[in-house]
Amino acid sequence: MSNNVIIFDTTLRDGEQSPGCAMSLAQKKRMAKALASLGVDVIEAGFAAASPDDFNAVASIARDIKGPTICALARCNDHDIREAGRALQEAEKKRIHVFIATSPLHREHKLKMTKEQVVTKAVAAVTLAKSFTADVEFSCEDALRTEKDFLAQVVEAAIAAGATTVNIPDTVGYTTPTEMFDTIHFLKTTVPNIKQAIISTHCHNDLGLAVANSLAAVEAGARQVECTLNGIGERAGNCALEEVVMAIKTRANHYGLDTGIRTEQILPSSRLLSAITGSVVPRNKAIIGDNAFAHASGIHQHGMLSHPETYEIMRPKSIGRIDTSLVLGKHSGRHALVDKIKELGFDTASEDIERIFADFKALADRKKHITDADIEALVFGQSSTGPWQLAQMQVTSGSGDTIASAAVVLVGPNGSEHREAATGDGPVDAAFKAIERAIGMEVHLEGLSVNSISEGIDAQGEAQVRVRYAGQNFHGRGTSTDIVAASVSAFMDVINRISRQMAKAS
Ligand SMILES: CC(=O)SCCNC(=O)CCNC(=O)[C@H](O)C(C)(C)COP(=O)(O)OP(=O)(O)OC[C@H]1O[C@@H](n2cnc3c(N)ncnc32)[C@H](O)[C@@H]1OP(=O)(O)O
Ligand SMILES: CC(C)C(=O)C(=O)O
Repeated sequence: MSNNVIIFDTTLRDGEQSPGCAMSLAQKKRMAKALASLGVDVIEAGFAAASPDDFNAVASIARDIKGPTICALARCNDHDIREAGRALQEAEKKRIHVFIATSPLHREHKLKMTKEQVVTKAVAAVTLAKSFTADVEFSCEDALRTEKDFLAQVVEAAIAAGATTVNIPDTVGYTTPTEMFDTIHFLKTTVPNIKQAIISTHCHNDLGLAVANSLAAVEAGARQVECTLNGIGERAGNCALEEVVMAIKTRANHYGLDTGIRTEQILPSSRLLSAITGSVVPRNKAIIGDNAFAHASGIHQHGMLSHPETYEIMRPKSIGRIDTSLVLGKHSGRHALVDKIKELGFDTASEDIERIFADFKALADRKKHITDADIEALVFGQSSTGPWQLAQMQVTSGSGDTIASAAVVLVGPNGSEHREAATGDGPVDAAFKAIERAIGMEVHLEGLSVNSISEGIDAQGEAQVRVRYAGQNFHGRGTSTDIVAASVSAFMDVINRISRQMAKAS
């Protein structure tokens, strides 16, 4: 038996069945291109008979995407199969995927067919599909709730009619890994012609078991896994491509198998899909979530600094992520803090570390995100937050005769609240004036610049403010996706630096 697992990607078909994940033709083509460079073996491009748009998407992908086999889904009826054949006409490598439900529930209540009628339909469908392409896949929808002997009968008939892949879907995500293993093992040992076809699996995630069930099928002898990027799909989704592929790769010592996926392209492809569908991947999602390679606790961070394999079973680069991140926060320890201080280019004497560490812990208890600027301030013996905090700000501005104004609420050193408003030459000027009034401090603005430090419509702006106060120059920095907010944050930074210096001097 081959040790290669065929990756059948159905992001564009079952994935698109996720509520809210509909894609335009251009988006599907962009995604298909990304899937081809990711190295999937089969792209299920759509259900050609579903609508003119679906037909065009399949036809266009079939014409333009080279490399993977392009597949179209069809019910077991002549019209669907002919539409699939027509849409796939120009494909370099094409597959028609026909399916019919086999479980008693679906037979009786949905299809209103007897077992014999289901078998007859399946055989006729495979036979017709074979007239368009040699590569025909047959799926027994709801296979895992089908009587085992009937399942074996349908699979045998479909193979005899020419199916080259037989797919055993857990359509409703009902099965367990052991049941899945037993079912595939049963088919392998019961169906006389099973060796003439590749056994495939297609698992849904209703109980969160889609990946586990797919891997169980593979262990029992399935050599094709149907999956989607980010695990999108009908209801709770499908087996996640990134998870099943990385499980096979990372546990090659267990499975002894491989896939043709270029795993370094997993994250870029996943991000493209999120951008196209607008569906955000949860931070803790395996492989592709923002936290998947982030370490926040001191003991883990120390381990990671000693040897990455202590707490990481895969390297971030293997899925296309630049690096691991050690997130500094309330759970961090001295090792991670010292590492960050060194990374920022400081050579801090060991006697200073205890003081910096104590200040760091106090700050981390108050602040969720510790930034490089915070660490810098701690090294310099300052707390970057306070004594003044901007609690609220509202600015108004417009074109023509509109007068820009700003209202601010600041919280002062003793927790006292200071409210002020001002008008100015634009919203930034108005906000600076309102802040000065609220604090009772007047500074001379020497310069303000705002630069983009990331790309795109939601780029982060970094503002730098230079002011003169009591004969000295001070400098502040702030970032935000909003340029007024970035400027105000830089101004608050400079005001706080001045206030801290004055407090030290008094
Ligand atoms: C488990 C899966 O993910 S299966 C794939 C799901 N994908 C889709 O459904 C694609 C989008 N679907 C559609 O656009 C539409 O459902 C269409 C165009 C395919 C069909 O629309 P309609 O003809 O109006 O039928 P509708 O969807 O309401 O009902 C399904 C019909 O197909 C029949 N049917 C369902 N599965 C199969 C099958 N595998 N083989 C043959 N007939 C089937 C049903 O019995 C029902 O028949 P009936 O109209 O004689 O009662
Ligand atoms: C068409 C089949 C493979 C399917 O999507 C399912 O059973 O979930």
